[in-house]
Amino acid sequence: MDESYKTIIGDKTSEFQHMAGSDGVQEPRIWSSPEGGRKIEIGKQIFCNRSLNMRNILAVGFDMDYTLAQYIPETFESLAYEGTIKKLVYDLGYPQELLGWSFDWKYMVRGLVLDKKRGNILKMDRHKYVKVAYHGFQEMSKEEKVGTYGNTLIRDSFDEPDYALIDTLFSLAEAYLFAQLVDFKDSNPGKIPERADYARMYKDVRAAVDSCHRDGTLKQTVTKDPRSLWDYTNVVMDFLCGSHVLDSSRACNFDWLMYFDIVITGSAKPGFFHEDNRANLFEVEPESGMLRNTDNGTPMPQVGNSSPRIVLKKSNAPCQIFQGGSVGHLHKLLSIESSSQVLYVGDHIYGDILRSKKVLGWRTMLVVPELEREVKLLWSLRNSRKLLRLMRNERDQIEDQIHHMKWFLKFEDLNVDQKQKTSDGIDELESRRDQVRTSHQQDQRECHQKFHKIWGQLMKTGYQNSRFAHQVERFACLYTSQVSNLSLYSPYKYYRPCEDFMPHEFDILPLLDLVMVTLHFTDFKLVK
Ligand SMILES: Nc1nc2c(ncn2[C@@H]2O[C@H](COP(=O)(O)O)[C@@H](O)[C@H]2O)c(=O)[nH]1
Ligand SMILES: [Mg+2]
Repeated sequence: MDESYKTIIGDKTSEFQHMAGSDGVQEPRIWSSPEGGRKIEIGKQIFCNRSLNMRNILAVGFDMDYTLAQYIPETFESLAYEGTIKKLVYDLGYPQELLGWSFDWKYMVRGLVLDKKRGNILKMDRHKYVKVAYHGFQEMSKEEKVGTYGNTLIRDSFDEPDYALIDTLFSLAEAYLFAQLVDFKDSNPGKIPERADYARMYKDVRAAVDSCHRDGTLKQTVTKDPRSLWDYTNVVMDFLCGSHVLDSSRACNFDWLMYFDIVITGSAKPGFFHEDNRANLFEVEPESGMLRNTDNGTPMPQVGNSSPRIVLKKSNAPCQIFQGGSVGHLHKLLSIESSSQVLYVGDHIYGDILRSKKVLGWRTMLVVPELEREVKLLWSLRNSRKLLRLMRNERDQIEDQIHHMKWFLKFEDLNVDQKQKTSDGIDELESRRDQVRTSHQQDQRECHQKFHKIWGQLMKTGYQNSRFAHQVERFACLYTSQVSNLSLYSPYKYYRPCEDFMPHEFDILPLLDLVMVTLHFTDFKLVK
């Protein structure tokens, strides 16, 4: 097998769960180990939006791609990018020069929105106000931005079909390619296939990406010639759980199955979450990948073989492997009575989290790999953030003073000297306000650029939560940077959210005091 395949999936699980012991030997670092149960570094913490008591959870489900298996975007998404370009050129008549293009995998981020018709890429806040906008790779001026998206009377929903949401890491390549095509079309109008407006170009890119996922362009590069979805899952999970070899021709021992009660491949989420969607559920025969019919999960005897091969779940029952089906089958197989007994861990805010939460009421945990860097950076920039807040307050105060003095000048009966003095005072304040405003804007921009040179902080847009953060807050009960962070907490942990704050509460109960109190309480030592 080609060695380069090994770099497609990051081995984050083992990187996280192991740390060198005093004798240099790698010890597992999990909650129950002697090194576990201690202070968890900020990038690995699990954050809670909604109370969740793990004692009430009967089943924990894990999505695989980008949840258990962290593909490395610079390699994996580059494959999607290159495969898509080939399809655009060879199947859809786009010019050959696209073949020379390259992909900057760091340019696009999750949470962006593509305006398909106008060829724009947008970042918006939780109120859906567009705060950062690019046409292709060209930053839009404030006037253009406000002119296009600023009409508060016609509130756009910024959803399909006119907009596309970049809400999974799988979409980074298509967003980048769309921006490249927009720039290309603008400077080479005759070179793009006839009648291909921006929206048509997006449609072509989407269809080509989709086809890369369907026809094996991507999966065949991760593991040579996977024979089925099960085969692919098996190779990836075998790699993650110990073998570290991505090879479908290798004889697997299926050891990884011992960690699971049920495995479902080809579930076709989010359709899977609709209980009424009674898609057929097939049992998968692990060695051959052969599918057998089931009656709602109960194996149907094969012709010429009266004894069913698998048994319904009971304690110590072996893992059952299925393909297809829907949530109704799963609940039945796991004897789930209430959907709040299921915690589902996934990376896709829409396909994994929003649908399972809204449609079913499952408890949810979102994996956001970008979060680790974001919170560490946030911590290192905490003093700059405080300064920014002070500058903003100063700007507010100066503006209030200016309003006050202008009012005074207009409505008070002043003599010439008083008028002159007040006018001079206003001029002085206005010049101070301009200084503070300029440096505030500049410092704020610099602070955001430390997170990402174009799009800033993932979870913020200016002072507001980003649209992505807003969705995380609404639909993910828990969120964290990696699934393996669960091993750093007790399996019976009662996750509790922090207190909500409304603007009127901030000055009464300043956050700074809260930090002091928190530190005070966490500083005590456990005495054995
Ligand atoms: N047909 C398409 N498949 C896609 C696309 N983007 C991702 N994918 C595939 O979905 C699953 C995601 O799996 P999960 O385990 O995270 O639920 C994976 O097989 C991808 O290849 C797409 O645009 N079209
Ligand atoms: Mg996924």
